[in-house]
Amino acid sequence: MPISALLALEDGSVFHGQAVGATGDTVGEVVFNTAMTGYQEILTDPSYARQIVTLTYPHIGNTGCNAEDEESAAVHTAGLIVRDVPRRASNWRSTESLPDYLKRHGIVAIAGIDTRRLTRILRDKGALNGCIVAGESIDVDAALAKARAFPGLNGMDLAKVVSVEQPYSWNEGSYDLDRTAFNQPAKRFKVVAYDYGVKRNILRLLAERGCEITVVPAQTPAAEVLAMKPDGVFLSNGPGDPAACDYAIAATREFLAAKIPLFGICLGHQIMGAAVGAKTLKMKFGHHGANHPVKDLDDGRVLITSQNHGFAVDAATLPSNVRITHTSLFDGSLQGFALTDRPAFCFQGHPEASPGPQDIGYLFDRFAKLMQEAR
Ligand SMILES: NC(=O)CC[C@H](N)C(=O)O
Repeated sequence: MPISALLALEDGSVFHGQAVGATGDTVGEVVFNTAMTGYQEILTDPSYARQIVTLTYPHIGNTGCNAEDEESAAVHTAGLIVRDVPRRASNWRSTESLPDYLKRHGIVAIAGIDTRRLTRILRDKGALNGCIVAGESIDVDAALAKARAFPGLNGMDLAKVVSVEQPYSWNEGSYDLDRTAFNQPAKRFKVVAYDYGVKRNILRLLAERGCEITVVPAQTPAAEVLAMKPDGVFLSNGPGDPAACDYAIAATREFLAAKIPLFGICLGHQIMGAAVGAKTLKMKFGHHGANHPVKDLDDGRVLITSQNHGFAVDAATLPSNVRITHTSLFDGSLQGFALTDRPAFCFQGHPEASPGPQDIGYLFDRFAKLMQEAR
């Protein structure tokens, strides 16, 4: 007999399904992701802390899980919602089924619900707080109360929660499928990467461009980083509300003043926005997927990108020394900017993909070029 599970949303919506992960309950902001592949990368992306993810693609788990596709050392999503998990996983790299993986990580997950209905609710009303309960006896009213008691992500500083405790070095490049091993590229630049919840593929793509990386905790003071005399500083992706990361905004102002090459992705982009004086805002249901068209305003190209954000920098509040480089073709929102008087730029989406297309991977080359020019 399958174990039953329930999803309750703060608006009173209730969905009955089956447990496909750990038993127990979990709360968080429910968001939908439209990527057709990459559930393991999504589960381990620290930017999803305190978020319950529903995947709109109906069959999740087909290719199982493996040790190489982890984007961090833990599962960070608060829970998972899917339409259907296949009875058998099949892939030459698979070492574990998705339900076994979820159980091993203690992640509560529900399958067998109408994820199209759920996604329409989230599109109409915006991201909603929710609760998944999985187990033998389920109290619907208690689940609704838990969903409504979740405070929401506004004002929540989670970067320092998911960050590392101690600095560490990272030198590993991309995974080579033919050799079934990670590359060990030669080093040209010293880079300090702030870990606000960094995804491993960002570090891998920096390493591929010759970066010898020191990853530092989110609250490391700028002076400590500048004393390491890096060629460039990287600001990572991460969970929560960028406006709450006052320490990161303050450090970024110091890096801008020092005119050191600076590159930010997602939360790092939002922090750079806040550091130059722009406002950040909460979006209705955000961007979470692997098929989002973005326009590069420098050359007019349209790139298909990976996205995962619920906050955004308000382009109308950017100062005059900012040049907008990228915009979303879904809703016109800001996707990237560069400073006109500093070697600094950033991107809202995910040039590292994992999962998703690699159209915009050239931004890593741009960072390497900035560091080369600064020498
Ligand atoms: N992927 C990220 O870095 C997300 C940034 C931020 N937490 C947001 O939701 O907008």
